[in-house]
Amino acid sequence: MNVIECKNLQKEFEGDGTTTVAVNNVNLSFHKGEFTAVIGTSGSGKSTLLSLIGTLDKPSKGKITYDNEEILKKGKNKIADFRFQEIGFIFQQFHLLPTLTALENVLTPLFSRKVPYDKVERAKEVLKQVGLLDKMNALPSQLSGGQQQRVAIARAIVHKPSWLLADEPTGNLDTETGAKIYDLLKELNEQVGCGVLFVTHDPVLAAKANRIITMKDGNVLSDKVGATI
Ligand SMILES: Nc1ncnc2c1ncn2[C@@H]1O[C@H](COP(=O)(O)OP(=O)(O)OP(=O)(O)O)[C@@H](O)[C@H]1O
Repeated sequence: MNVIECKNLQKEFEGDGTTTVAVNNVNLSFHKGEFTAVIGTSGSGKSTLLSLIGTLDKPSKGKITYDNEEILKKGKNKIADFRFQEIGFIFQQFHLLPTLTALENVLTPLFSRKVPYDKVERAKEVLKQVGLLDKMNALPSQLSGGQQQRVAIARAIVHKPSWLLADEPTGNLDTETGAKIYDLLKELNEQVGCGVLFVTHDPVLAAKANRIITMKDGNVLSDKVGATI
């Protein structure tokens, strides 16, 4: 997938007689291989924007096109297939299954999917990529926070998505471990060519991205070229 376009994108939440406009008339394009940081105060709409782009939620108004195709107009199964083919997610809470080993956790997206490669070999390959092949038989409880996030990253890339959507992936990690996770995402972006959309509260990490989008109250406040271009 080469281009994601958000056109007049709007997401509203109703509750207690009030309406919250989480994403307000956002127009943005993302191009293949970009590494973009999204920053903004708490409640500014960053996670909502990521969920919409990741097809986890539907907009109230406006649309998102993926290479000019409006995927959200399709049925549930088609949307799930699209997500499997194109998108990997990483979250602040690693969301690993506690009773599965690192290797088994990485394999979970491939369960019940037909793929043209050996699943276990592929899972080992990505664990090696994130530097954790020696921990493949460990349970999440036997891993540090940084290592658990590496497993989560391996799981996010095992199905070879063209985009990685990361919602505060360093939020639960100390500064040094967070910087290493950031570097790993940058490395994957450069080596595998995955586009990365990276939500963070950390201005130091955001400043290292190719592009920095700042959100406020659901609006895009600024969209700037980052330091590394
Ligand atoms: N499911 C929901 N129901 C009702 N309101 C919601 C829901 N999800 C988000 N909101 C509201 O939408 C706004 C944007 O929330 P969002 O989580 O996208 O912000 P954020 O920038 O990611 O915040 P944070 O940095 O704290 O994670 C907030 O006012 C939030 O309360």
